[in-house]
Amino acid sequence: MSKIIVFGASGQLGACLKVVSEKQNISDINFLPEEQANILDVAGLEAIFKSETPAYCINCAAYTAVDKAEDEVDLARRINRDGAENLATLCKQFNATLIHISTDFVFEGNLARPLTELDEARPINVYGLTKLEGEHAIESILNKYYILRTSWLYSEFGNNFVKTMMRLGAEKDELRIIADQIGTPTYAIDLAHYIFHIIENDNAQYGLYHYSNEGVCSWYDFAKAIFDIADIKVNTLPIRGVEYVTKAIRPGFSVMDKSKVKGTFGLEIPYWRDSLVECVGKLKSQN
Ligand SMILES: NC(=O)C1=CN([C@@H]2O[C@H](COP(=O)(O)OP(=O)(O)OC[C@H]3O[C@@H](n4cnc5c(N)ncnc54)[C@H](OP(=O)(O)O)[C@@H]3O)[C@@H](O)[C@H]2O)C=CC1
Ligand SMILES: Cc1cn([C@H]2C[C@H](O)[C@@H](COP(=O)(O)OP(=O)(O)O[C@H]3O[C@@H](C)C(=O)[C@@H](O)[C@H]3O)O2)c(=O)[nH]c1=O
Repeated sequence: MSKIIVFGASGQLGACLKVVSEKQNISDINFLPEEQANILDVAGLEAIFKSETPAYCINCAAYTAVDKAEDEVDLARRINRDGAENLATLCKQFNATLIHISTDFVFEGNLARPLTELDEARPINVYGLTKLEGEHAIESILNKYYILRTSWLYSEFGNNFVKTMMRLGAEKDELRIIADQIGTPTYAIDLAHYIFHIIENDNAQYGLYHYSNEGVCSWYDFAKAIFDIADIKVNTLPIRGVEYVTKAIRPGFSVMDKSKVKGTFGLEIPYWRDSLVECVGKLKSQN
C-alpha cells in the first residue's frame, strides 16, 4: 500500500485505523495526532507534506461536540471547514488523494427513506452545517477525494453512545432514551476496514459516498441492544426527542442509502447488531 498519513490520529476513528492497520500489516502509514499536525497550521502541514509526500491523507480530525458547537460556532467552523480546506489545498499541491469523513447530521432528517448522495443536505445544527461546509470546500478545490459520510460511530475508543450507555446503565436504575430519532450505528472498526479497502481498490471513482453499518434503529433500540448484549439490567423508557432537551437539534431520520459505495467498492457491510456484539465483547473483556 502506498504511503498514508492519518490526521486527527488520537480520536476514535484514528485509533481504529491504527488497530486495523496493525492487524493488516500495513506499514507505510503515519499516524499524526493534533500535537504533531494541527490541521489549522498551514505552514506546519506544508512541511509535513514536503517531507512525507503521501499518496493518501485520511482526515479524522474534526470538532465533534454536537451540543457545544452551538456555542462555539467559530471554532467548529475553523476545524470542520477551514481544516478540511487546508488539507484539500495541500493534497492538490502534492497530488495526494484525500479521504475525508463527514456525517449523517448534514441532513435535516424529515424524509422517511434511506438518503442518497444526491439528496439535498440541509443541516439543522452547527456541527452538521460546518461539516457540510467542509465537504463543499473539498469539492471546490480537489478532484482526487473520497468523502465518506457515516453515522452514529462507536467503538472501544474515545467517547461514544455505547460507552456512555454502559456507564449510565451500571450507575442508574432508569434511563430515558429517544425513540423517534432513527439512524444506523456504525462500528468505527468496520469503517476503518472499509477505508483501507477503498485505498487498496482505488479505481479513481472519486466523490461523495455514504457508509454506515447495515440496518436501521432508534437510539432507544440501540440502547436496548447494548443492555441486552452487555447483560446490564436497567429500566429503559422510550421517549420523544422533544422530551429530552439538548442545545443542538438532531435529525429525526438519517438512515443512509449505501448502494453507491457497495456498487463501487463491493465488500460486504456488517449488520449493526453483529458489530455491536463484537464491540461490547471487547469492552467487557477490558473490565
Ligand atoms: N463520532 C461520531 O459519532 C461520528 C463522527 N463522524 C465524523 O467522523 C470523523 C471521526 O470522528 P471521531 O473519531 O469519532 O471523532 P473524535 O472527536 O474522537 O476525534 C477527532 C479528533 O480530531 C482532533 N482534532 C480536533 N481539532 C484538531 C486540529 N485542529 N488538528 C488536528 N486534530 C484535531 C481531536 O483532538 P482533541 O480530542 O484533542 O480535540 C480528536 O482527536 C469526524 O470527521 C467526525 O465528524 C461522522 C459521523 C458520526
Ligand atoms: C445520554 C442520553 C442520550 N440520549 C440521546 C441524545 C441524542 O439524541 C442521542 C445520541 O446522543 P449522543 O450525544 O451520544 O450522540 P451525538 O453526539 O448526538 O451523536 C452524533 O455525533 C456526531 C459527531 C455525529 O456525526 C452523528 O452521526 C452522531 O453520532 O441519544 C437519550 O435519549 N438519553 C440519554 O440518556
